Amino acid sequence: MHQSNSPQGLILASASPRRQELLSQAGLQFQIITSDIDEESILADTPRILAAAIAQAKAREVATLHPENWILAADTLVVAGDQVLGKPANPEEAVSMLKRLSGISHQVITGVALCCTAQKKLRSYAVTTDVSFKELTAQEIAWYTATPEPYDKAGAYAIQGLAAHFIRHICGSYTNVVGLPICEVMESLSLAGIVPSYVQNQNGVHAL
Ligand SMILES: Cc1cn([C@H]2C[C@H](O)[C@@H](COP(=O)(O)OP(=O)(O)OP(=O)(O)O)O2)c(=O)[nH]c1=O
Repeated sequence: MHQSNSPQGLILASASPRRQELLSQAGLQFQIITSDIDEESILADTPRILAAAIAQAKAREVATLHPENWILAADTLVVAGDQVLGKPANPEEAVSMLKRLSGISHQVITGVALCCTAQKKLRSYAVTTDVSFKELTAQEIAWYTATPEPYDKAGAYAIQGLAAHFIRHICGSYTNVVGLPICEVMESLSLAGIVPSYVQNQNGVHAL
């Protein structure tokens, strides 16, 4: 758990260990308070609008209990053609998602929301990365889906893990695929005035 000493500190509204790690690696201090929204109930015309709307719903839920804090939330979707791939519920679904991604290029969209109720501020947006998979053999898919890796990941793969075997090319932000576009998130935090001009404290981390 990453604790901030400031009462107006940053809260990451996410249970994703990847998001927690990315934000820590970016040098930020934050608390983690998870949201529990019904993602399926949110509808939108495009995957980018959907990702941003889900991120917004996650941030707003945590913001209701913590109106003084800045809340950061995100949602990652994998989009192949007109299909949005969520997290596979079982090995069969994981196999079918990987077959769908085999040999093609798809989009990973992460919606991000940053809000503070007390300051009446809410910003949300989506970042897209193109990811190209090589053609996968049945043996490769069987090997990968026998590992625990695909099961809590959108699209049934983790670029930061064993699925690196399969990825020929990416265009766009790598951290966006892992779950949080760090460059854009740092810009948003900076715009909100909550990362003070890249001033570091003696531990080399940003004081929030
Ligand atoms: C495509 C891809 C996704 N993922 C992960 C990031 C997210 O944790 C997950 C997408 O699910 P999300 O619903 O975006 O997030 P989550 O349920 O894990 O966490 P929370 O809603 O509490 O923030 O997939 C990877 O780790 N690597 C990848 O390469």
